[in-house]
Amino acid sequence: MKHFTSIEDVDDPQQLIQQVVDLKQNPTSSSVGRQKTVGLIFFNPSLRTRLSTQKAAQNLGMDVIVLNISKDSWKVEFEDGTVMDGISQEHIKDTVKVISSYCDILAVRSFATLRDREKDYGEQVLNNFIEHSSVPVISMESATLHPLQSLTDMATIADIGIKKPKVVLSWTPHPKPLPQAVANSFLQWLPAIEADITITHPQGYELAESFADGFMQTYDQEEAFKDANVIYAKNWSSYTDYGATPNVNGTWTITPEKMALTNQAEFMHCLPIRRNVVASDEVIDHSIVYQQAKNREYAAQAVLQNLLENL
Ligand SMILES: NCCC[C@H](NC(=O)CCC(=O)O)C(=O)O
Ligand SMILES: NC(=O)OP(=O)(O)O
Repeated sequence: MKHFTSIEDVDDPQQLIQQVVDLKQNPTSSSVGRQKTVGLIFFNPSLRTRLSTQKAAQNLGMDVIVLNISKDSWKVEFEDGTVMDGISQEHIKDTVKVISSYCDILAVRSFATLRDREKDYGEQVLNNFIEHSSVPVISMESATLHPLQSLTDMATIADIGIKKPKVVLSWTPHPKPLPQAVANSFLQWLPAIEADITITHPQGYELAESFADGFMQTYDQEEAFKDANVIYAKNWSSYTDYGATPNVNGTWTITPEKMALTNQAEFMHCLPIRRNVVASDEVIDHSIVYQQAKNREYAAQAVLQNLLENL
């Protein structure tokens, strides 16, 4: 594995998922990271990704540098050939070349802007990191994908121990427009575990065909929930009317009544979660979201370990 920015970077996804499950049972410490430094670069806020990746790096003996680039550093210019006489102070190529010179692995979080679909789906920021970094790059959520979350989610579902579970990705309400990254990435990884997959969302919230094609899709949330073993809740804004939040008929908040339609399904969410908007308190309080969040540590550890062993 050269980078970790999508499932396509992973030679054997099943093996990596199993490695996460094994680390959870037996988090043996390897010191493969001694004398190595990982840089965690955040263009957006984070709680789990920041802390779990930091903890995973420390478990492997690594040193960690964290930079909240939007708050603490110079304003970055992303366009090539620009005359930089405006507010941007440093070009991304200079930023990345310099940061990577201090690190053995670089990790970056850069959300979708939700303004320009072509730019977001072209992964301008992530691709600049890959192009200009002298060391491997990990995505800590890019404009279109969140592979550390998805690897975690696959290991969490595998750990439930149901053979070929029915997994439902359900759109849920949210007070502000959110990226499609978590949902896209979840769908990209699901075929790596044996699962029966259904996507449910209101009209207007269809995901990009490149991620959703081939899966069962329905506008009827209650129908989708029947016989489900896992409900994976997530909000996303419109892909077709990019970044918009078209009006929705009916209520999509996940309640105990809706969970009762399932086959005693586990409720999952990547967090942070807006309580009583995405799902009711009762659903969240009886869910596996904290095990899921804890698994972020093992997923990050498996990824770092693989990259370190290939340095
Ligand atoms: N990292 C996991 C989710 C991150 C992000 N959620 C958020 O921005 C939620 C913010 C809020 O609730 O206002 C997303 O959906 O991609
Ligand atoms: N799930 C997740 O990525 O959480 P943070 O945004 O808090 O890192």
